[in-house]
Amino acid sequence: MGISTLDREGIDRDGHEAAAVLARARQSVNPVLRSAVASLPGSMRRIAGYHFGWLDSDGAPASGDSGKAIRPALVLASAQALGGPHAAQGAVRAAAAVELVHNFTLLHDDVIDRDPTRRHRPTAWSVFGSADAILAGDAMQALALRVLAEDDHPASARAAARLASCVIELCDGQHADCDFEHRDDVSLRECLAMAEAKTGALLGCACALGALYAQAPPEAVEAMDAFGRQVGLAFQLIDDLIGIWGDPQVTGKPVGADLAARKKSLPVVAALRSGTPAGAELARIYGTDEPLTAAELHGAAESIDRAGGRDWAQMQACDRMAGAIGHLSGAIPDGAQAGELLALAELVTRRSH
Ligand SMILES: CC(C)=CCC/C(C)=C/CC/C(C)=C/COP(=O)(O)OP(=O)(O)O
Repeated sequence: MGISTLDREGIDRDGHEAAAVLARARQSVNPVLRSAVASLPGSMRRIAGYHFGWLDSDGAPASGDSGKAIRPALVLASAQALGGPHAAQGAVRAAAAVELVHNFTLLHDDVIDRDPTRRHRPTAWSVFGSADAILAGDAMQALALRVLAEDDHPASARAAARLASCVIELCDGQHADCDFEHRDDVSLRECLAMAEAKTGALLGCACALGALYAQAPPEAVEAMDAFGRQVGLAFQLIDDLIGIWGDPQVTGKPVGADLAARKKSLPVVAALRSGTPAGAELARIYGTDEPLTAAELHGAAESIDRAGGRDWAQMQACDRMAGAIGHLSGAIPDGAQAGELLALAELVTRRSH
């Protein structure tokens, strides 16, 4: 199924279970997120509240899009699969910590990329300024570690160490992403490694934290990390496709922003490396210095498609998902326990936003 055939929620008719899993995760972590953000000084509380959609730009209560909650859902579903409902209930603070880290990276990423829109509204930096958006992101990262430090679960210290290592990997991935903008020799291998570090690491960490909170053996924790990383790579591949061909009404972001910034996303690098005339045309468009016109952006997207970058990314996402399921069956031999995780993984490849 192509990503364009989904409904507004990004859920196809088989995706109801994933929608319910996400909704439950949101409901579980929201009180922890809200109380963590409420503890911030006013200046940062306002920006974090705006970023989460709880406040409008004047600080009045709002009910905006807070995000899909995929990562906290992965924490809770992993804990549930390996340790049952009690383990999932005990992992709520870990799930909130992962969501705080995710949102810290979004705040910083928007500043770095100068993106004007996220979740259907102006980005925090464009409303409050870059310095305050960076500081609010820093505060959110600290909140994540405090939420874990204040948790009296026996796994919380190991979870905090793992999350801290993950943040370092995210920074390395983001560095590579920025660096690639200035290079024209980026290989597909490098690009996949960048995507695994920038995106896969946090989904892997989410699953590993769920396993830690379920007191699972070390091999199962690592298998869950590997599962989440592969799901994360598929997630990034689909994200790159949505960034080029998605519907801005659904994504809440302007379409073509990555192309306008000449980002070396996965379908772009696949096209540039294809050795086809369309790939050469894309290289010509990317090689110009001037801002790209709407016609050039359209031409770049067509070149990626003709050079095979779109099909390659879709096939890679399917391959990564198959790899993910292999890791999952290593960690959770009883398939009946893995239903929620499989539903979430499936949603990742079928989503439209
Ligand atoms: C250190 C640093 C700045 C790292 C940057 C890492 C980064 C922003 C990677 C991109 C990951 C990604 C596709 C986010 C969208 O998630 P989503 O679609 O789940 O977002 P949602 O919460 O809005 O649903």
